[in-house]
Amino acid sequence: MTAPLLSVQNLTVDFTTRSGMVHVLEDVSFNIGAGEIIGIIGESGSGKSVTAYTVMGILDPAARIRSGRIAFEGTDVLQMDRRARDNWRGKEASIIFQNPRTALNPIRAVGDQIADVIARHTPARAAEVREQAIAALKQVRIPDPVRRMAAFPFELSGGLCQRIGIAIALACAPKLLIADEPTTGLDVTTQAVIMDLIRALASERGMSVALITHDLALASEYCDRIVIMHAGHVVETARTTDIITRSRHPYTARLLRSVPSLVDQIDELQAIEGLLPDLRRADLPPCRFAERCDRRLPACDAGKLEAAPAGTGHTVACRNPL
Ligand SMILES: Nc1ncnc2c1ncn2[C@@H]1O[C@H](COP(=O)(O)OP(=O)(O)OP(=O)(O)O)[C@@H](O)[C@H]1O
Repeated sequence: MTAPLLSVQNLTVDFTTRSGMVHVLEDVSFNIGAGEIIGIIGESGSGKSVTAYTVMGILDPAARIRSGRIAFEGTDVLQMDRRARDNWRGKEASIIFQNPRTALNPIRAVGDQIADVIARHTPARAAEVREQAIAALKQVRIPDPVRRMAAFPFELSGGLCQRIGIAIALACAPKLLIADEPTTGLDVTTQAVIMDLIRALASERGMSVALITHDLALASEYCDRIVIMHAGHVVETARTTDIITRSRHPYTARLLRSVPSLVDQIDELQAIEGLLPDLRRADLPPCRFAERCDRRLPACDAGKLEAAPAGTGHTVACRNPL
């Protein structure tokens, strides 16, 4: 088996807040292979964005990385000095954000925003930088790219702004793209256009993608593998077909039952009951899903919970799996 492009191992992250310590991520582990598209799925508050920001090195200053390793092509990015990490970000790994309009600088022409990234990471001269920025706009299929170079974000639709976000992220041909809810807030047709574009660019460049979303239906359409997160834990990881057809974790099964396009009959559709536990609690149980789970056993509360193999490329962190 070839080494993964990105390997996140036992990542534990807390936040210090005025109301106490928030235990956001605990022992989060997953891999992304070269050219692979993975989905990181979970309800709001499950720690998807904090995971992404930790990988990118853009965490809020209130965060503390307690332990873990993030290896990119074998090098632990958490051990890089600030300059090396700044060079790595944007060149080797990039991120696009949920709200393209707020992610862009509102008072700078979009062409200049793309050019800034190219100038930061390559030795190209000004004229070459402009040519590369136009090429980046063409690559994300922006009509009339030379004219669009001078446009400001407010002059563009949400879909076009997200394409600009993708052009900025991909300007230096990174090996990894993290797409954090890239289609939230866009209409359904534009969502499909953006996701098709990300998939096509990933395939053209052999680029890996981590798609962060709460939308399991979207992930099942675009991802090779899926990582399910609940309250800062990775609870199940498997190939997409295995998640959809033979999920083992009760939380994954609940997520599947809450997606209209993934249930056979409409009367099987169910909302996910209960709330995520308060992550400020000092007595968080080993399984953070236990208090919402109808398969809970006394063993669920005993000792640290580890992910166990559940088939080829399939792991589950549950003492009473399906
Ligand atoms: N700066 C911060 N200070 C304190 N807690 C934080 C901070 N940022 C995030 N958190 C907490 O971390 C937890 C995970 O948040 P995160 O944004 O990663 O969730 P998410 O799964 O990405 O949700 P969403 O889909 O809503 O973006 C939440 O409980 C959140 O309140």
